[in-house]
Amino acid sequence: MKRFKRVFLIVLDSVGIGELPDAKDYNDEGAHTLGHIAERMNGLNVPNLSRLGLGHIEKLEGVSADAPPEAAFGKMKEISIGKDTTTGHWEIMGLRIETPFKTWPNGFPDSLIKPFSERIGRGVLGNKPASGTEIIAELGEEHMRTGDVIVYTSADSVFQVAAHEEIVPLEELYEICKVARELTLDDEHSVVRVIARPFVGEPGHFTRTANRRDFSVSPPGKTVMNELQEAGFTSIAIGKISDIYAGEGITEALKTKSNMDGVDKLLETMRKDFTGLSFVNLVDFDAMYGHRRDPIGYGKALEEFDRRLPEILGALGEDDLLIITADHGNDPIHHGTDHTREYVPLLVYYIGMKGGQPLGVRETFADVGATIADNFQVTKPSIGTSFLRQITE
Ligand SMILES: O=P(O)(O)O[C@H]1O[C@H](CO)[C@@H](O)[C@H]1O
Ligand SMILES: [Mn+2]
Ligand SMILES: [Mn+2]
Repeated sequence: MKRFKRVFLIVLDSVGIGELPDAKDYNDEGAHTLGHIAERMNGLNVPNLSRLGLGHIEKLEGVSADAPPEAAFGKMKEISIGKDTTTGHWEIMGLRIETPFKTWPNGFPDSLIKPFSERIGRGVLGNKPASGTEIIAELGEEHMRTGDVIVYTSADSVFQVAAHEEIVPLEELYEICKVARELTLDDEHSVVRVIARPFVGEPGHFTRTANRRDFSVSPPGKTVMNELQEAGFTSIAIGKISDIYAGEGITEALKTKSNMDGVDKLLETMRKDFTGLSFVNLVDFDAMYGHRRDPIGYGKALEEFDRRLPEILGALGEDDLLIITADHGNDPIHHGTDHTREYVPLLVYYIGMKGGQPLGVRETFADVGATIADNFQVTKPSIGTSFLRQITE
């Protein structure tokens, strides 16, 4: 069986491909991120994803399925409970999350906000679930006047702190987040991620900056990345990946400013000689378009990614494997502004591949992690089935 020297894994953050059988439990019946975007775009212009086989996974407007797919293709179910980034990524690397992370639909209790405020020496505004852009529009001016920080949450297990970069210097904001991180490690007040959300601009025209930083709890067990690292392989994290796994199982982390910067950084790693994994998350799909319920912006971002795909494919060497998938859905025409419980697409490609193998409906995202573990012959996760043999024989 062929084995690969380098695996390049791309997570298109929130690019779901249709409701999961249990979508109803998440109030997500009918969600279809890619399908609805393709409809709103009157056809998605993604010739390179089409070439690989996107249209063979699911019929999508404008995405041709006439030619035989060049990549192995399929879609994957999430078996964990949840539809957040952390759950999705942890499952990809072999963990099954069965106890849902704590969420805070009514904001955080005084027993958390009081000590937080005392320790940071600033007041707290907001303290409710909100969209990040809306809450800075609502409270940004007051924040600038008082110096109080804006705290908000969402349907995810997150404690987000927004502050103007000229009112709260970035380093202070990160320190504030570290205080929040410390105070939210116990069961009573637990959150998975504390997120720094700096912004700039004048009232009425605030914009968030790329200085966002996530402070995640560590995964509850070993991931495939830990196994790779322990076995001496390289494990490169690009974009949010390092934050999502709290630095676990990562030998090198590269920060990114945007999807296109993420692609640039991925290409940089493709020019290096290493043995192991290079794993990138492209978060703009989710943060800039999915949560903002902007199907046209989302569609254009997909087309922009598609235009970079030939560079990625062109940079693949003889012993490289490319895997493209996602971590959950975020249907921009669905109600609310949160993620949606969906299948994620799976495209797997290498040079000289016979092509076209249908990988079917995979029972868990962890099939990706199991395949990577299988490839590098490290301990396989307790969930997930490798598709390495299927694509190489
Ligand atoms: O509305 P914004 O601030 O983008 O927040 C979104 O980003 C958070 C973290 O990914 C999610 O919890 C969601 O609420
Ligand atoms: Mn995500
Ligand atoms: Mn999100």
